[in-house]
Amino acid sequence: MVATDPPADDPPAVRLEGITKTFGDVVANDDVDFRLEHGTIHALLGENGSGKTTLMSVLYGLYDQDEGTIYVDGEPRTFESPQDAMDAGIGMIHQHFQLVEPMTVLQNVVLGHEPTDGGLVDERAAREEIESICSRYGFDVDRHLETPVEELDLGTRQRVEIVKSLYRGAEILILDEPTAVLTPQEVEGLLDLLDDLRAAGHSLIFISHKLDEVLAAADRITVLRDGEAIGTVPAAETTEQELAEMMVGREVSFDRLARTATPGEPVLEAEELRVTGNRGREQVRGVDLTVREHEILGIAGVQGNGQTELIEALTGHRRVEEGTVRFHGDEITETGRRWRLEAGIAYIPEDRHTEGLVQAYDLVKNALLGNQTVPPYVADGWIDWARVTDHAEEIVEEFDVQPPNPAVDAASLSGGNQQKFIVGREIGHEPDVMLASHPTRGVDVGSLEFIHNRLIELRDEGLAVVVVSSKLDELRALSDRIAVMYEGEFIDEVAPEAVTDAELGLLMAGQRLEGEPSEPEAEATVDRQPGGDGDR
Ligand SMILES: Nc1ncnc2c1ncn2[C@@H]1O[C@H](COP(=O)(O)OP(=O)(O)OP(=O)(O)O)[C@@H](O)[C@H]1O
Repeated sequence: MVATDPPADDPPAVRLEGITKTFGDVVANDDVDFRLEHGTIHALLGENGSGKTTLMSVLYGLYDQDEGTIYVDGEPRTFESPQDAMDAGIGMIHQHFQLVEPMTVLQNVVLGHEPTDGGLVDERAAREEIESICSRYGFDVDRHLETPVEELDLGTRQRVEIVKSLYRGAEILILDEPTAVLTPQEVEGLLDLLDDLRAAGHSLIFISHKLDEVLAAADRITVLRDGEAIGTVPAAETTEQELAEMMVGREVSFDRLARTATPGEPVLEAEELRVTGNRGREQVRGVDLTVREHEILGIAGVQGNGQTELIEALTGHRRVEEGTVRFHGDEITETGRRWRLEAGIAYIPEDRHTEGLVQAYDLVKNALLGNQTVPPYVADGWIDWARVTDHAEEIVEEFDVQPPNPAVDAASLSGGNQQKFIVGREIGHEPDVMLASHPTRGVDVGSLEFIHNRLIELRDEGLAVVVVSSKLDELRALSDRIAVMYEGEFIDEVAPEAVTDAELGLLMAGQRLEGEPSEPEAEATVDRQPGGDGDR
């Protein structure tokens, strides 16, 4: 369904006029005009650091604009806090969910807005209101009302966030890269949900780097470049190519490097690996894995099926309960993360906020992370800051990190630029194995292409690479073979060109493909056990 153009005299749900926002010398938003029409989905596109999150943060009252006016339903508004924006009917779903993990879904949804009856929280009224929101839009969140949020998968947490905004009366919803953390099946569910919300009259803005999704879901698309609004186009009248060119301001090629994989000796092996998750349940249930020189092993799976714990066990970030890990043939099961990093096992972590970067450190200090004991950055117990600074500068330049200034704090980088910095630093360790969890999460198409090409180049140079991703197109573009993980086990291994997305989706849901033997013989497969604990 595509929304029709509104009558000219109908004020839009939101109008931003001449918004400018600077951080020191950086002009994050430069005189931006933007209109969100009622009952439409509007996508915001742009390269990393182009100003999308800043613009939405201004609209949501998180930042005060230097110049410009916000109009909601034609009325000029001043938002000094998110509470003011919420009072005007605006809700924002952030990339990093803002839920209190040990509290239940019900408690989270009503937090700060608890209905009361004679001074006491009226749980029944709260429950009824949430159930009515859920039934109106087909949410399943009401099935989990008593469940602590920490037990939910990311897709469900996201729906809880949306219900929370609707409970607070949001008519306008801003979603910051809502599909970045979702599996393909969950993405479809979310896009359907956005459709339903639009049909019910809500107006939605979503930020995304995925051009196909933007074209499928949005009515209109506004492109930002270097803080300026470059243009707004109807989704029905544009193409991925045109959008990419608007974003970067030049022609874009979607070519990929040719495949040249000829796998060599095994570099990293795991045998009968068993690993326990955060909540004490077994998350990896007897995995055998081999990754060789000159190859990229992709790991597909719905989030929460043990991929995170598997990678953490291989990098030494999580203890192995049973089984062995070997590196170049030698057992390393009991070694710690520092030993492994120095030995040549590099890691691009899933969560750049907690594991990848120290937000309050500048990029020079962040470039040292993992190199604290490694020559040439450290000699005779002293850190050679000049070398570390050079290293930070090299990362920033090679990976096009914006702003290109190693003296800035990690916290002042946009999400995608933080990711590029981590990838650059980890590749800089010159490892033998690269274990990459969601390596392009949050990065724009140009940088995604660059990171993919770098990983393929590393593979061609002889590295063994493991990539965990929820994006099937990423796994297809990179992997020489794809192992599918389900409930803690590798249930199958496939060649990327031999399966369709639908077949991969079925495997990820634990269903075997027709015509397959019941016990797969792939080396990445072991005994199956029923049941999973859903632990993350
Ligand atoms: N708190 C801050 N302090 C200093 N600079 C900032 C801050 N927040 C953002 N910036 C800068 O403002 C610019 C725009 O950043 P913003 O996060 O809005 O980009 P984005 O388009 O959302 O990027 P991404 O796609 O990577 O998330 C960037 O140059 C960024 O480094």
